[in-house]
Amino acid sequence: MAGARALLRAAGVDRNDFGKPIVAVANSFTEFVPGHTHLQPVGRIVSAAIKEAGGVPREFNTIAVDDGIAMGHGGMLYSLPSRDLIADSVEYMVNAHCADALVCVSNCDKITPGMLMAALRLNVPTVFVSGGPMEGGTATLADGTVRDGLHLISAMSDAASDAVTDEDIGRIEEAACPTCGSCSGMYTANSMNCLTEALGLALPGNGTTLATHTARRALYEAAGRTVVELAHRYYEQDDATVLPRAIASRAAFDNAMSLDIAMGGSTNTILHLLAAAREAELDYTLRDIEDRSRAVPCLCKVAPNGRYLMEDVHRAGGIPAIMGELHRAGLLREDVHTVHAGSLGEWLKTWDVRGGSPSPEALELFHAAPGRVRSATAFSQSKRWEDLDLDAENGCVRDTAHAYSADGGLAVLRGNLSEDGCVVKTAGVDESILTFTGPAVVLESQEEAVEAILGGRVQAGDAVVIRYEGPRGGPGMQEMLYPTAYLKGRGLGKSCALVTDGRFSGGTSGLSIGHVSPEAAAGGVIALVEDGDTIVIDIPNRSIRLDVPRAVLAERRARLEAAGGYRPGRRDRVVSTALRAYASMALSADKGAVREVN
Ligand SMILES: CC(C)(O)[C@@H](O)C(=O)O
Ligand SMILES: [Mg+2]
Repeated sequence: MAGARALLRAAGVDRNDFGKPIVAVANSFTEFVPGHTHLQPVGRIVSAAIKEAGGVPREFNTIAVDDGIAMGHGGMLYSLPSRDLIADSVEYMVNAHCADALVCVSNCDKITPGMLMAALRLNVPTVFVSGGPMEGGTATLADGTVRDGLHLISAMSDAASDAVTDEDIGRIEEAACPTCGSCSGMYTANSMNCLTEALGLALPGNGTTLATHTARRALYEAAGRTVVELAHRYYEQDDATVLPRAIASRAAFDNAMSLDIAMGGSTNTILHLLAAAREAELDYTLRDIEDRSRAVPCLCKVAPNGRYLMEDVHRAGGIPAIMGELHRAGLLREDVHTVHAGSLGEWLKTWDVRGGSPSPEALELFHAAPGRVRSATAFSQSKRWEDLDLDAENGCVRDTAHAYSADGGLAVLRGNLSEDGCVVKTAGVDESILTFTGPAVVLESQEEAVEAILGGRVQAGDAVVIRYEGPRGGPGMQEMLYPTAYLKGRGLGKSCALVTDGRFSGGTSGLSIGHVSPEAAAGGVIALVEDGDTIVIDIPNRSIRLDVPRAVLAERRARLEAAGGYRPGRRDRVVSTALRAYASMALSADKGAVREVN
């Protein structure tokens, strides 16, 4: 391999470096995405720490799509397929150059799951470190009213509301996203980064420490040191417990899902966790998630489900504090370990600030506060909270005795309308519509749905059905954030249901039921719904039903198949070759919308 060594020498590798572990640093820096715009120096910091610890860092970049910017137009078709592209590109770089270990510098929606899929596919020692969440915003409105706790969705739904003036919409838009970082609520990016922390593949505090805070530097440095330590343990001491598949075991998946359900995370987490499980060759299905959702209560309501933001979750002790509450209630599996701790006991003893003996490092980390100064750079502020939020009764993170609801924040529904299952974020559903019966208004694309909602075609009590937006049908399973935000903005958020084979943003709340499987393009019953059909939703009993006799559905199916099959009736959409390649292989959402290649 003299040729390979000669080329590595030309790339800056020293003769003394040969024999040290080569660590690939997959950095997702891009100036397009606020969650990633500050990551350029981060890759260098991680690399310097790897070098210092005795490894050979080799940094490369992945793509990153900003769902919020791609939202509401054809760009959104690329979002979910980009996940699988990212997984492939990490695999390509690691395997092509025979890297021994991996650090994943991720942040937004598809990047963390794409990298998670790659880590579980490659199964080399891996540490995840993300870019951290955005701070909340504050706007002074034209009449002098101060609105704080603003976030991306405030701008989106206020823009559709007749009650907010154009001037105030402008002020809210300017203030909603004040810093770099992943959007400040419990949206998909933060949900996935919290989940990766709970899986044990990231360091404590990774999911909640703000992007702007100087405290993140220590996380980046520790990620670099840790991966080298893991590589030594695996390659020199034959310790296979450090590998991603040993850490992200079935028990760890259960714990991560329990954390997610307790926080009412984005419904996308279900899709991504199923995809990650397939990469790990774990038999982890929607049924397992259903089981957790019945056992785990909702302990925390972050935007869009409630008024808190990620900065508040951090002040309350972050992910270890929520896991501590779940553990005290006997809801976590003990047979897990992480990249940083040999057992759940050691992990929580050191990092749970509510658990009795947190380390001084943990106490210091969770005091990291927002700077409240506009900034697009990492380490631009080092504000501290004066005290932590340890109120388990009414604070941001509650104990199980004071849970928002005994049932968790996510649920899986089944019935003739979705035989393979669909998902709903119950944490964001008003109690008054946990059960719902209403007539269907059938729309064959997201665009048509937006027109129908803004044009007044959708009335209170309707069940808005948006179909042919699944993984294959869209293709790419777009997020229906605008339809849900517009329903809210039009005052219909608590009186309408929305049912789709597409998916939602983490910013979506309301009776929004997605991932309907099988999707319309795969011949699911959702393709047979007609305007005015009655749809019956019963979240407490986990069911969703189309109240149309079986014989009528069979007739409709025969008619549809005779007319050419499962295709949208009205649609003018340009679908590129790249997207058609994904569509040709994509499985339904209940299988994680992954590509099946035989
Ligand atoms: C733009 C958002 C809010 O980040 C969305 O993409 C999500 O899924 O949460
Ligand atoms: Mg998204």
